[in-house]
Amino acid sequence: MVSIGNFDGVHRGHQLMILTLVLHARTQKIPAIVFTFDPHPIHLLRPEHAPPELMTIEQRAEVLQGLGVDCVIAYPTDRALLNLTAEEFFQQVLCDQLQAKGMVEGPNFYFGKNRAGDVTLLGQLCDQAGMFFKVVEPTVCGSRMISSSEVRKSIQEGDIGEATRMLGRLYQITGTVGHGAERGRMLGFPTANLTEIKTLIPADGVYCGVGEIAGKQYPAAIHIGGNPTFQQDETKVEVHLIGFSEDIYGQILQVQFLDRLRGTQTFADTDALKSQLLIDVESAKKLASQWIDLQ
Ligand SMILES: Cc1cc2nc3c(=O)[nH]c(=O)nc-3n(C[C@H](O)[C@H](O)[C@H](O)COP(=O)(O)O)c2cc1C
Ligand SMILES: Nc1ncnc2c1ncn2[C@@H]1O[C@H](COP(=O)(O)OP(=O)(O)O)[C@@H](O)[C@H]1O
Repeated sequence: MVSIGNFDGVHRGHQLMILTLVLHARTQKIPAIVFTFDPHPIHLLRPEHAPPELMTIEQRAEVLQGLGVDCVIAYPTDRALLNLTAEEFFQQVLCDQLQAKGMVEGPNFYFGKNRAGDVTLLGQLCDQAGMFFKVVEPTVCGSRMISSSEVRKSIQEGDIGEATRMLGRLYQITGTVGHGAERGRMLGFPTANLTEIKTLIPADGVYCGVGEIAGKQYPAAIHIGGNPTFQQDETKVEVHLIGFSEDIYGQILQVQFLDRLRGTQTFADTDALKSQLLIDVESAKKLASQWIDLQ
């Protein structure tokens, strides 16, 4: 049983589709297979329009497997694949290579050259080939239809609550701890500066969340943006881990976002910034400790 798609974020709409895929695969005693593209075809067709992703391919595969998927195929997208007509794609990839017995898709699935194939055509092709076919209805969140682009929009607006509701889990980013101005420690709040972040960075501002390093979780106060108080414009992602005091330069740090507390401000002096940081850290500690205790 096969589902094809990008599955960026593996949001609640994707999750319903995957659970349907797994259910039908188990019923028919065949493997549940996700066929995804790496990179997303947009990187070849219109790279200037490629949005930052919500997840790396590795993270996507891990979450999909957690939902019961037996095999995730990350197809190294190339021109030859993108040039196949919808009928050729169906025959060559689904029938010949994957030997699919059935398909589960969402209503907005398009395939083949110029996205010419839709679910109506896919249904006909499956019928002709004697294959099972199911379209899963989209999932809504309030009045919004859940999609990867809606999740991206919420994160870019700093609306972490809405993103969490659509994802069905906390949004997270991962990076390597790099060097900064070594000012954080002078303020009494050392901040690990995340570099090499491969996924979408939320809107500028101050957040509370959970930092995970070497498999251990800590409440975290996170600042995304410049340091206008010190006349520095360059955007940084800075993570203060609460109740932690180790040198972690060069290590991998993962951050999950719980809520946005405020926007970045320009403070009159260092003392004013420090007073606000105390308040931020207290709020972050309260919220994130509760979250960690619930896990
Ligand atoms: C929770 C938190 C909130 C912050 N808010 C602001 C802010 O509103 N304005 C600002 O100029 N800097 C803010 N900062 C950034 C500090 O100025 C920054 O951490 C400090 O300059 C240390 O930089 P460094 O890591 O390069 O040493 C904040 C940092 C944290 C941890
Ligand atoms: N509680 C903590 N949260 C984050 N980093 C910490 C913490 N305690 C110690 N560190 C270490 O201190 C560094 C951050 O200190 P900071 O003075 O802000 O330096 P930099 O400007 O180089 O980031 C981190 O990279 C990490 O190695």
